[in-house]
Amino acid sequence: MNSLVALAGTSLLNGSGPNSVEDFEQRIPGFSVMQNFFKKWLRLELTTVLTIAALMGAASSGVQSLQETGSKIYWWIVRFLTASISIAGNDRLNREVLNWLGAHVLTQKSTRILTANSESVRNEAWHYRRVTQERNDLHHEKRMPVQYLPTFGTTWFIHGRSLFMVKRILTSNSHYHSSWTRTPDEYAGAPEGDEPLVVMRLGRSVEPIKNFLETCRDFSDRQREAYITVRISKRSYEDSWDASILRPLRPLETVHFDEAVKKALVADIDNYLDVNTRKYYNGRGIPYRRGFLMHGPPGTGKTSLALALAGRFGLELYLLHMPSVRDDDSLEKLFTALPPRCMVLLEDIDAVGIKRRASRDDSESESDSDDDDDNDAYRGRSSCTLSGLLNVLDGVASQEGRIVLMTSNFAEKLDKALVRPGRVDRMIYLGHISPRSCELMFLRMYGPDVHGGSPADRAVTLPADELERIAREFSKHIPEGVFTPAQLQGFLLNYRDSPLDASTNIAQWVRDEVEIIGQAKERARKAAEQKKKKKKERKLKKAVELAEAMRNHDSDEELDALRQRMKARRRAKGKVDNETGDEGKEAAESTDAPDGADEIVNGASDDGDPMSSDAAEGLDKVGEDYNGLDTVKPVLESYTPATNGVSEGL
Ligand SMILES: Nc1ncnc2c1ncn2[C@@H]1O[C@H](COP(=O)(O)OP(=O)(O)OP(=O)(O)O)[C@@H](O)[C@H]1O
Repeated sequence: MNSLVALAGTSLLNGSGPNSVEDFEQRIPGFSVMQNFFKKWLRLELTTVLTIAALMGAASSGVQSLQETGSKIYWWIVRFLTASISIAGNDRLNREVLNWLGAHVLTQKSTRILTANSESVRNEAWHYRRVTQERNDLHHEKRMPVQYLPTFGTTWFIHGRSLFMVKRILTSNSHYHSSWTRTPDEYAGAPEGDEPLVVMRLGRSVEPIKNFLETCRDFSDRQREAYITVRISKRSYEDSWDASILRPLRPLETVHFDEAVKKALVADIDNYLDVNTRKYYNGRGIPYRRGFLMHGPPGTGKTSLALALAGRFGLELYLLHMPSVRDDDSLEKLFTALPPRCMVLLEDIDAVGIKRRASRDDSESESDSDDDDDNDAYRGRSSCTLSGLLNVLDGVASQEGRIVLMTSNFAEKLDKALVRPGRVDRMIYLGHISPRSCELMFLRMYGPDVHGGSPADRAVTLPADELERIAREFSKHIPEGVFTPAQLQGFLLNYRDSPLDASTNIAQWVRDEVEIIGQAKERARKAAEQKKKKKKERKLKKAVELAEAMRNHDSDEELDALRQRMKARRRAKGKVDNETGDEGKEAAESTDAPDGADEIVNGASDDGDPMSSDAAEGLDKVGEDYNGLDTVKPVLESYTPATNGVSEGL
C-alpha cells in the first residue's frame, strides 16, 4: 500500500494526474483488479484515494519539517537571548530553589498547575519548607498542612527586574513519560523530588542568576536557623541516613545541669572546632576526633543536651539508637556515610556487645552468671559487638573531624576500652536536679520564651522580680538529688498557666512523690532479694547434680571429661574477665556447670579421688533432701574440703 501511495505521490509531482491508470498497471501488477473492486463495491476511484493519501502524507511531513525548523529557531533565540544555569536533581540547591519558588512565586501568582505535598517519609525536599507551615498540636491537628511546589514545565517570574524561568525537567527516573500525543507531563504525574532544574533569565549575563541562587540559599538558611537537622537511619535494610527531621533549636540554657561543667564542655567543643586545632592534630599525627559520653539516670537531659549542642555549633546531628542497629556491617556503613563535619549521637551505648550473653540468659533458665542482675537492665538489646563499635570510633576507615556523643544510663558497666581517651575524651554526668536548676527551670517555664511571648499565652504574666521570688520559694521545696529534671518538668507542665499554683502545690507533690519513690525502692529491694535467693538455689541445685554425677561416675574417662569441662570453663571465665572480645564469652557460654561444682572437681583431683568418703556420705544426704533446697546449703557447708568449695562458689 505504501508503494501505491508513493507512486500516487510521484505521479502527482510529475503532473501526470490521477488518471494514469496504465502507469499504475505497468508498475503494480493487479492494480486494475483492485481498481475494479474499489469501483464496484465502494464506488470509489482508487487513483483518487491514493492521490488524497499522498497529499496528506506530504502535508504531514511538511508540518514536521516546519516544526523542526521552528524548534531550531526557538532554541537559537533562547540561546541568543537568555542565560541559564542547570542544577542537578540531588543537589541541595535544587531544593532550595523550589523552596523559594514555593514561598514567593506560587503563593503570589495565580499558578494553576502545581504539585501538592503533605507527609512523605522518603523525600526530604519538603522538610525545608515544613517550617513555614507548622502543625498546630495545641489544637490537636491530625494532619500536616499541604504544601505546593512547581510541577514539570516552566515557572515564570520576575526577580530583581529580570524575567526568570525555572524549568523542572522530566527525567528517566520520573515515573511518567508522555509525548505531545499523550497526556502532558504536568498532568501525567507528580515530580518525585529529584528532577534537575534549569534556571533561565532573559538577558545575556549569568550574574543575576547567581544572585538569585544566593537569595534562595539565604532564604533556606533563615528558615533553618531556628531548627537543627537530625538525620536518622530508618530503613534498616539499606544502612543509609535516609530521613531528616527538623527539630526546633534548643538553646543550651534550657538544659539544666552543673554550670561549670556546661561551660567547660562548650569551651572544649569550641576549641576542637577551631581551624588551628585541626592543624595542630594533623601536624602531630593525632587523629582529629573528639568523643563525649553523657551518662546518668533516665530523664536527666542526655538527649536534650546533644540536640542543644548540635544547635549551638550549627552542626547536623546524626542519630543512631544503638539497640536498633542491625549489626557491625550496618554500623560501619552508616559511619562511612557520615560527612566530615557533623555530630553523631549514639544512644544507649551500653547495649553494645552483650548480645550473646543476653541470648544465653534467655535460652538458659538456669543461668549462673554473677552479672545476671546487672544485665537484666539491658538484656538482649543490640546486635553490634564492642569490637565493631571500637572499629567505627577510631578504626582506619573512620572519618575525621566529627564529634561523637554517646549516651548511657549505665556508664559504670561500659568497657574500659570504650571509654579510654581518644574514644571518650570527656565524661559528663547528668544527674538528679539541684534546687538551683529547679529555680532556672521554673523561670524558663514561666518567663518569656525565645520568640518573645509568654510560655503559654494564657499564663498570668507576673513582673520579673515577682517571678524570681516565686521561683526561689519553689526551689526550696525540692530536695537535692531526688528528682530527675524530666519529673520536675512533668509537674510544671501540669500548671503551665499558673506559676502561683505550681508553687502552692509543689510541697504536697514532693511528699507524694517521695513516698511513691520509697515504695518503689522497697518493692525493688524485695524483688532483688527474691531473685538473689532463687539464683543461689539454682546454683546450689546444679552443684548438687554435678556432685552426684561425680559420685556415680562409671569410668575414669567420664570423670576426666567432666574435669576437662570444668577446666575449659575456668579458662573461659578468666578470658571474659581479662578481655573485651567476644571469644571468651562464647567459650564461657558453651559450658553450663556451676561454680561450686567446679570446685568439687578441682578439690577431688587434689587427692586423686573424685570424692572423699565424707563428701560422698554428705551427698547421700543431699540426695535425700534434694527437693528441699533450703536444707541443701547447710548440708554442703558441713562437708569436707572437697565440698566446701560449693558453698564458697555460691
Ligand atoms: N537537665 C535537663 N534540663 C532541662 N530539661 C530536661 C533535663 N533533663 C531532662 N529534661 C527534660 O526531660 C525530658 C527528657 O529528657 P531527655 O530525653 O533529654 O533525657 P535523657 O537523659 O536522654 O533520657 P533517657 O536516658 O531516658 O534517654 C525532655 O523533655 C527534657 O526537656
